[in-house]
Amino acid sequence: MASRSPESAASVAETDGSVQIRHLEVSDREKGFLPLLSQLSACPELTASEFAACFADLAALGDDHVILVAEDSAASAPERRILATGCLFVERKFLRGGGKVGHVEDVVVDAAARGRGLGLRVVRRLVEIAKEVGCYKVILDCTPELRAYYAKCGFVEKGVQMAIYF
Ligand SMILES: CC(=O)SCCNC(=O)CCNC(=O)[C@H](O)C(C)(C)COP(=O)(O)OP(=O)(O)OC[C@H]1O[C@@H](n2cnc3c(N)ncnc32)[C@H](O)[C@@H]1OP(=O)(O)O
Repeated sequence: MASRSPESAASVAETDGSVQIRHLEVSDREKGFLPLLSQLSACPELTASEFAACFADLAALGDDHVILVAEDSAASAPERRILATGCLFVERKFLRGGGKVGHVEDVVVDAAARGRGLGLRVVRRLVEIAKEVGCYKVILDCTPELRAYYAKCGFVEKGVQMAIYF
């Protein structure tokens, strides 16, 4: 399973108050990571081995695929839960001399922990990482209701989102 070097641009964890923002770990399956994601979209449970296989596939992408989580680090170890998450996918291009574009995806804060600034912290950290790894821009898709939230995170509206779902 791939691991990140301490020098990795995307390796820095930060703790502010009772919540630590850090990289997803394979043990986060036991801390409610999948039920948290299911507050965003369909996310059926995975067995521990299915989760580990998926984790390994994504970890192999290194700094090109970063999943951050916010953990309630003030709780005693067995009680710790994942309160928020967000993902940065780095797309590599021929354009702009081999440029990189960051895509922010799968941002969700547990319903009971919303309104405490966690969403802002996770997205701002993802944006910092995008800059650190050399992206020339970072983009995301969201519903019109989330315009104000992402504006608070520093994003400006640009273009039109289009999709084909399978
Ligand atoms: C690219 C994607 O993944 S899009 C999918 C986004 N995720 C979802 O829609 C899942 C359901 N929603 C959530 O998980 C959360 O409500 C989130 C992620 C949208 C916001 O997380 P929170 O932790 O509650 O937001 P946070 O407390 O950091 O708010 C930051 C600022 O944005 C504002 N804000 C938060 N949510 C909203 C909203 N829905 N509409 C308008 N403003 C908002 C807050 O008022 C706050 O402003 P302030 O600093 O002036 O007080």
